[in-house]
Amino acid sequence: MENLEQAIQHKIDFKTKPLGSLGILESLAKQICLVQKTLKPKIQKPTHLVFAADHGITESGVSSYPSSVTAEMVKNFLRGGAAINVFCRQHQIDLKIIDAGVNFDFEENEDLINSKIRKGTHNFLHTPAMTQEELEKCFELAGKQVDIVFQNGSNCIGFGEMGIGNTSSASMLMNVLTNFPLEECIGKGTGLSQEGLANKVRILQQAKNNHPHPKNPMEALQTFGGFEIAQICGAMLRSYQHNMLILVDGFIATAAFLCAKSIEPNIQNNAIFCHQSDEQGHQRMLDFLGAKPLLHLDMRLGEGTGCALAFPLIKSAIKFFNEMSDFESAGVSNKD
Ligand SMILES: Cc1cc2ncn([C@H]3O[C@H](COP(=O)(O)O)[C@@H](O)[C@H]3O)c2cc1C
Ligand SMILES: O=C(O)c1cccnc1
Repeated sequence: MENLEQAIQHKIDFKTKPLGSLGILESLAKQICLVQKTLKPKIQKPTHLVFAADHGITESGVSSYPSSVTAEMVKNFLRGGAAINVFCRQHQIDLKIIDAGVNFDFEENEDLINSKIRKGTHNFLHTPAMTQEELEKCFELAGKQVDIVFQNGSNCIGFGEMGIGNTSSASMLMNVLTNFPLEECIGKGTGLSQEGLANKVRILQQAKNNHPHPKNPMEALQTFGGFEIAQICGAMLRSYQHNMLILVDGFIATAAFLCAKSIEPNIQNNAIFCHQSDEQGHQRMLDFLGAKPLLHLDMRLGEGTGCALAFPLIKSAIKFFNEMSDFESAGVSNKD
């Protein structure tokens, strides 16, 4: 491995450019080469999975939008009209929508994968969001979807989510897994007013009082949900088993990643952090992971939009590594 790492660094350093001048593209190229154990990195069949589910905690008024928006947005995804559809089309990323637990009976649709656990989690203010069996089912179903993507020849997978109320779950998970004070883990989500945010903090504090000590990250995931976050966590773990590149975006997907990392610490070798969300807490979460995201666009949308937007940069990192000349072959003088 040390020899490969040296060979990669050598190849980067002898390209026709001042040493280190491609900045983060250089470390990205190196990371991809190390994951793929090669001096000829490539991306094959990039795929993006959006997991959707509803959340019982929305009963307690923690989001500025009604939970019916989750199902409405799934229909929008299927018609191709959401932000993630547009950006995936733009960058030729294969997009798949997965119903992990939406509170709606969708008609059969070949573009909608049915991984429904139940029509939304329980309200974790009172009751754990899901049972242990349901959590296990989340991992099993999501793992199967990743197996299919891998068997279709993909080596690069991005993750997005849709689920009104899911910033609340993500905040609770962040609090348990990082130990940052709960209030610092809670943000405005889809755009709460100051008053709405104060209510969200109050509700989540009560939830914490009701479930003070999850024994481990899996119990935290079971307690605070949701089905899409648990499925993303399971899907990330399976992607790592297949040695795929894992694109991580946004507050909610990064919370799922925190859970995955607590089970498999080495998963971070394969993770590319795509965008830092404007949601309060995301920066701290990324700092906690020691992660440096590629983009800072002040977005706070989710759906994995940051993965699709960062994708051209990932391709550029591979392109310069594979295609740029070195000093010798180009007849350019290197510094003494
Ligand atoms: C129209 C619409 C499209 C979205 N796409 C993603 N989200 C994002 O917002 C939700 C989380 O925020 P909160 O916890 O405040 O409900 C998630 O569904 C997330 O994916 C959306 C939200 C809305 C309203
Ligand atoms: O960062 C995110 O993923 C996010 C933030 C706010 C609302 N929905 C998603």
